Amino acid sequence: MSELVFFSGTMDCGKSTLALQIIHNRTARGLQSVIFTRDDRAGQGKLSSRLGLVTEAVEVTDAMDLYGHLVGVISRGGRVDYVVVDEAQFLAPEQIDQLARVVDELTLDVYAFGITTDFRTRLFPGSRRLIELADRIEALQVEALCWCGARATHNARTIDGVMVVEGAQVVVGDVDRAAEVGYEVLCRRHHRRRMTSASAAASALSPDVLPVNHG
Ligand SMILES: Nc1ncnc2c1ncn2[C@@H]1O[C@H](COP(=O)(O)OP(=O)(O)O)[C@@H](O)[C@H]1O
Ligand SMILES: Cc1cn([C@H]2C[C@H](O)[C@@H](COP(=O)(O)O)O2)c(=O)[nH]c1=O
Repeated sequence: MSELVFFSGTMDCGKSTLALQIIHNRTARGLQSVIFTRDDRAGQGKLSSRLGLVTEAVEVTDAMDLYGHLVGVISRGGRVDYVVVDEAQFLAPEQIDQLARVVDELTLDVYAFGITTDFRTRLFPGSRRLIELADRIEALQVEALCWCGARATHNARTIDGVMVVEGAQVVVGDVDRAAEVGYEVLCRRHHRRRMTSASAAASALSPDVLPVNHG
């Protein structure tokens, strides 16, 4: 039975790496995929991992009908054994419905990879629809860690190194505190307290109690 599987997690937890491994293992057995992505950091039409691997992909646009695209490929004589979607959080809910139709009517497995929540801890619309429709939701085995050592469950956005909780939902970027707009993965406790590794280090340096001058 074909499945719609949502591999979800925070940023930087290995989703794209796993997508590339799934593609590699199936390619080695002669299976062919259509790979969709949207707004990968490496550029249009790319699926890239921080481990340095990258593969070509079909860039999803607002107007694209993913079911129609696959029917087009197959009707032109193309072979499709399964479908991979990276950065699935950026897809419209209607496009997730199209992926469910691909599973049910074209009987293809669809493996979707994406982050569930944005920097404000709110679900992305595409991820919400995946949670609603997926046959299975899988957490990545290698968890990303907060600076405190706890499992990272949330994504923080920083602007000029300072954590923010307001702004546009979509800003393509990396886990890079040096960038103007960067991201950092945190546990819920430290996301709630807006405590990034930089602000934790700064508060560790400033004494809680000011020295008393007896002089
Ligand atoms: N230099 C490195 N050596 C080993 N592993 C690395 C290195 N750089 C990144 N990684 C691994 O790659 C993961 C990020 O993979 P990636 O597929 O890009 O994440 P995601 O798609 O979830 O954002 C990190 O969690 C880490 O496990
Ligand atoms: C939290 C958050 C992230 N993004 C962007 C930043 C990256 O371009 C992608 C996530 O990619 P990854 O491969 O999972 O690291 O999403 C965003 O636009 N808005 C956010 O709130």
